[in-house]
Amino acid sequence: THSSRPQRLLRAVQKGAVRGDARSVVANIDRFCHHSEWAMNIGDEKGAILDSVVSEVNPALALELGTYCGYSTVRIARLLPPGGRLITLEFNPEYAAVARQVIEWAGLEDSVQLVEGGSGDWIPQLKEHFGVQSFDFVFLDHWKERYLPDIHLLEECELLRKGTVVLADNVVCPGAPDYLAYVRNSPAYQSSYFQSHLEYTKAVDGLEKSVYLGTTDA
Ligand SMILES: O=C(NCCO)c1cc(-c2ccc(F)cc2)cc(O)c1O
Ligand SMILES: [Mg+2]
Repeated sequence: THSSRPQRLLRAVQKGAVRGDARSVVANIDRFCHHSEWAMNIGDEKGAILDSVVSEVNPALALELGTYCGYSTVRIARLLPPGGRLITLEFNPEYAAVARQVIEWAGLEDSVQLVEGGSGDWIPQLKEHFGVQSFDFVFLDHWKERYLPDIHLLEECELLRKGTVVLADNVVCPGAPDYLAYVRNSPAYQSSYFQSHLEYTKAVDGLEKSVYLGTTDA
């Protein structure tokens, strides 16, 4: 009964990171992924771009689709303003179990709500379940083929407002071509691309930042 990679990543955090210190949790995951085992966290290079966008938006309410082990969850939550909240959705129960413990080790459990389940099922329930009106910031990092259906769902559920910033990971590798074509061609978005590299590798990847402009409806 061998451990899984997320479990080994969690053990590296519990062994090397200072409890309550989000920066050291991030640093220890990056060290583990650079020196022990690659894992699909956004990583340090793209993570710095994520940090700069989150700091610029300064979101009171943020949404993350795709928690995995909680690395980007911690990066985002540590930058929230006082009273700021992050809701993060994860479909895989094993990832969710590890992420809860990583978020706790970072001391950020009070500003993060982790929801276990599918984005397609949960997005329509966010308003009534969490008393959410609209998000200031959305980070897409889940199944790449869900980016497009889920951005449409967020629009239909009126969870985006004029100025909401949507940041998407992996628009080159593994890629989300249909999503990219949509946000780059839709008049409802002002989109820009940040070239970077796939976490912990030299392969090209990038983030797409799309500002929602609202609909043209009267
Ligand atoms: O599937 C992904 N996320 C959703 C599941 O949690 C994901 C995959 C990869 C990746 C994998 C395999 C490879 F060869 C290249 C890239 C990278 C990422 O940043 C990701 O977010
Ligand atoms: Mg990713």
